[in-house]
Formats: sequence, structure tokens, C-alpha cells
Amino acid sequence: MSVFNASFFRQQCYINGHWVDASDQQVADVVDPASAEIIAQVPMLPAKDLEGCIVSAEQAGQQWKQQSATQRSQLLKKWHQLILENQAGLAELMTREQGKPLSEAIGEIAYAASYIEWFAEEAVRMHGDTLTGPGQHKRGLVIRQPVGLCAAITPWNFPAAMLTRKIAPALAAGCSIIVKPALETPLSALALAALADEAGIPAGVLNVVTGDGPALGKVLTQNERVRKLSFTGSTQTGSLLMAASARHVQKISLELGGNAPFIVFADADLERAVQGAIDSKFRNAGQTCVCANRIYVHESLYDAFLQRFQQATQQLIVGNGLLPESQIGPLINQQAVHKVNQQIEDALAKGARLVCGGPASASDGLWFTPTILADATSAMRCAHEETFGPMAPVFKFTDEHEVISQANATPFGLAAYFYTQNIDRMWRVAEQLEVGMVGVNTGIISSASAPFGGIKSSGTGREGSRFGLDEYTELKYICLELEA
Ligand SMILES: NC(=O)c1ccc[n+]([C@@H]2O[C@H](COP(=O)([O-])OP(=O)(O)OC[C@H]3O[C@@H](n4cnc5c(N)ncnc54)[C@H](O)[C@@H]3O)[C@@H](O)[C@H]2O)c1
Ligand SMILES: O=C[C@H](O)CS(=O)(=O)O
Repeated sequence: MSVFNASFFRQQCYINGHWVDASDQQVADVVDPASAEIIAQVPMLPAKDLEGCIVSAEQAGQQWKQQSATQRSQLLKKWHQLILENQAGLAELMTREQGKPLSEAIGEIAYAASYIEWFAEEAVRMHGDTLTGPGQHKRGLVIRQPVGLCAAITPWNFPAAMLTRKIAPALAAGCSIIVKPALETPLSALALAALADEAGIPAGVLNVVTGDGPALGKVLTQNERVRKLSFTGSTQTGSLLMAASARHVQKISLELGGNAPFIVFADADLERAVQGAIDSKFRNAGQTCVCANRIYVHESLYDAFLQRFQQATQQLIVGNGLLPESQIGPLINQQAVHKVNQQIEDALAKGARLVCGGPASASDGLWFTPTILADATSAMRCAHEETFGPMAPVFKFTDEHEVISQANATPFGLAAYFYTQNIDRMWRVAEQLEVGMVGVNTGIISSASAPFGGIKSSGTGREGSRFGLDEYTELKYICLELEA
């Protein structure tokens, strides 16, 4: 059966438990990046339609927070079960709209579902505190309450996981939420909503709206009923939203851009470092916020690393994500291809050496051959800009202090990776890297059990882990005076 006949395939917004078109009937095409085929159309919701959604979502939240934590937990578990039962179809739909290889899409569905499972369990552990009396006859309590109506704006590179990473803690905490996915990849979001509806999550608790980011973002940040904004996307957009959210002092979480250093020290296990670089650099065709963006190799290992890294990179198969052998899918659009080309051409003009791959030609369309540049330097754009594509610049370094200084010389601070077998160096370097997340002897770090997030221009707040509910709850202090 075609995935476009699946019950979860939807081409309308999900508002207050209803599937609706834009009131002005405007739509946007959803294009398969591998084939350039228009595979669906979704509403371009006008601002006034979203204002109505905010009213109904806030009302639904008032009822939702009255449900017991156990009731909310059970509904999340049902949603989790339905997602896994439909994993193959959801993965195919994701590959069609985003392009990633089916194997990665299947992995993302499991990853997305794991956030729902995690917060279904956290829902019944939303604890507060009791205080040592602030006075002889006084006693103190701290309770944790839902923040209120939430809004989430999400990117195209992880069309399911970036949503459940926000929806799950919001619902677990007792909040209702309005989600605005990227227009490039709305189908996974709408499919998740269809399964949430089937799971019995009440109307208005989860809402998915499609449309113009700036226009709908303005509504969500300027309406005082919205008490929380969680955004995942570029630093440029995140900064704009942070400023806009100030008007009504919305609680805000930002998961933004990255520029991850990947450091191979002289005592690294070379084979593990090469595999880690492949895993981190080329996942989702290099279109992840935590991809290795700069690879630093100690001078003693430089030539050996380059040789092994080139061998492994040239074995990667570029192709349509629906083909089982494909490991590198297409980039999301022509702008993405142009950005990677510009970084390669800039680096070559400044002395980099092309090891394999190279700039994409006009005839390549959105296909990009995995590329390695040697002799990279800090004068090149690829040292300072997020690449968001399958291009790896490899830098040479001499000593630990120098490479840590280079690794930290960026406004970003999301993830970093390094390979060493020295326990003293592990602690020393991990503590000095200015990031939110560090991978030691691994290129893959993400998990629902881990606090995902960054510092500096990579954002604020953490998603997942036992800290994840903090973003969707407020603490209330209650002071009791007893009769003397
Ligand atoms: N830190 C993380 O967890 C994480 C995860 C994925 C992607 N990202 C970052 O996202 C970027 C790529 O994703 P992208 O191209 O979709 O980012 P983007 O910022 O262009 O778009 C992200 C979302 O914001 C919306 N949007 C765009 N402009 C807006 C505006 N002015 N007001 C309100 N909403 C607006 C878009 O429609 C989309 O839904 C990269 O920089 C990547 O590093 C970060
Ligand atoms: O692109 C950003 C995602 O958060 C990457 S991950 O799948 O969470 O590692």
C-alpha cells in the first residue's frame, strides 16, 4: 500500500481535534527532494486562523492539566505504541518529504518515540519540595505546575524527533501545545497528530498548523495566551524569536545552530576515530546541528587519519533514500547545495587541498558527493560557519592547548567530540570545551535520557533527560504559618 493511502497521511492542519484547510484555501506544495515530485499540499494557514487555534488550545489546556499525571502518562504510552506500530510507514513518509535514507528515517521514528516513552514516565515524577521552616511556626512547600499554553516551531532536518522532543514534555507536564513544523517537512508532523488523535489525546491538547514561519511565528510570540515558546532551528531565527518573545515574557527554549569541533589526539584509537568522524559528519547528509563541522587531527596522525577517512568516505553510497543501499540522501534544497559549494570554493581559494568529492555541479541537482578538504585553516569560512552538508574540512594541530583554543573560537557551543585514551586528558578537555554536549570516543551522543542543548549562540534550555520537564513547568512556593 502507498504511504499516501495510510490513515496517518494528512494534508490539513489539526486544530482542536479537527482537520481543517486554511480559511482562504491557500496551500503550499510539499516536494520530494530526491525526485522533485510534488507529493502533497498543506494549508498556508493565515494569522487569523491561528488566533482561533490559540483560544481553543488554551481552553483545552485548562482541562488537560486537571487530568491526573497517570491519565496523561497512559495516553502518551498509547501514542508511543501507535507510532512504533506504524514505524515503517512513518519512516517512508519522512524519507519522501526530507530525503534521508530509509534506515535513518526508521531510526528517527524510534528516537522520536523514545521521547514520548521517556516523558510518559517522567509525567508521574513531577515532584516539588518541602522546606525547612523559614521560621519557628512556618512551613514551606514547593509544587511544580504546568507553564500553560505552549508553542513549538521546528526545523526540517528531523521532522519527527524535533517535535516529540517538545510535545512529549509539554503534554506530560499538563500543557497544551501548538506546533508549527517546517514547510519543507510537514507530513511527519501531521502524521504524528493523526496518531495522537487515534491514541485518545483530547481535542485541542495537541495542534499542528502549517504555514509561513515569520507570519505564524509573529502570532505565537505576540499573543499573551501563549506562555512558552520552544524553537529549534537556525541561530538567526532563534535570535529573532527570543526578542519577540520578550513582549509577554514568554518562557523560552532555543536549540540552535552548531559548529562542532571533532578532535583526534595523538593517543586516539585511529579506527574508532575514523568511524566516529564518518558517523558524526555524514549522518543525514551532514544536515544535523551536532555534525562534526571541523575535524582537528594531531600532526602525528594526520596523514594516516586522512588516508583512512578518505577510504571510508569514498565508500558511502549517494542515492534516493528509498533505495536500501543508499547512505547519503539529497540535500533539502538548492540553497543548501549553494552554501556547501561556497564553503568549498572559499577553502580551495585559501589553500585547502581537495582529497575527495568537490563542489556540486548544476547537473547534480540536490545530490552532493561526500567531500574532504585537507590543510584547512582558521582563515576559511568552513572554520566559522555551520556547513550543514557532507563536507569535512580537516585541520592539523600540534598541542592540546592550541586545539582547545581553536575549538572554542566560535560563537556556537552545541556539541564537541574528541578521541583519546588518556583519562586525565578526557576530564581536562571535556571541562574546557565551551559546549553543552561532549562526545568522548564516540560521534553519536543523542538520547532521550540526555539533556540536549547548547550554550552561547547555540541556544538555551535543555530537552530530554530528567531536566526536560523544567522547560514546561513553573515552581510555586507555598508558605504556611501554624498556630503558635
Ligand atoms: N540545536 C538543535 O537541536 C537543532 C536541531 C535541528 C536544526 N537546528 C538548526 O536549524 C538550522 C536548519 O534548520 P532550518 O533551516 O529549518 O532553520 P530555520 O530557522 O530556517 O527554520 C526553522 C523553523 O523556523 C521557522 N521560521 C523561519 N523563520 C522564522 C521566523 N522569522 N519566525 C518564526 N519562525 C520562523 C521555519 O518555518 C521552520 O519551521 C540549522 O542551523 C541547524 O543547526 C538545530
Ligand atoms: O539536528 C539536530 C538534532 O537534534 C540532531 S539529533 O538527532 O538530536 O542528534
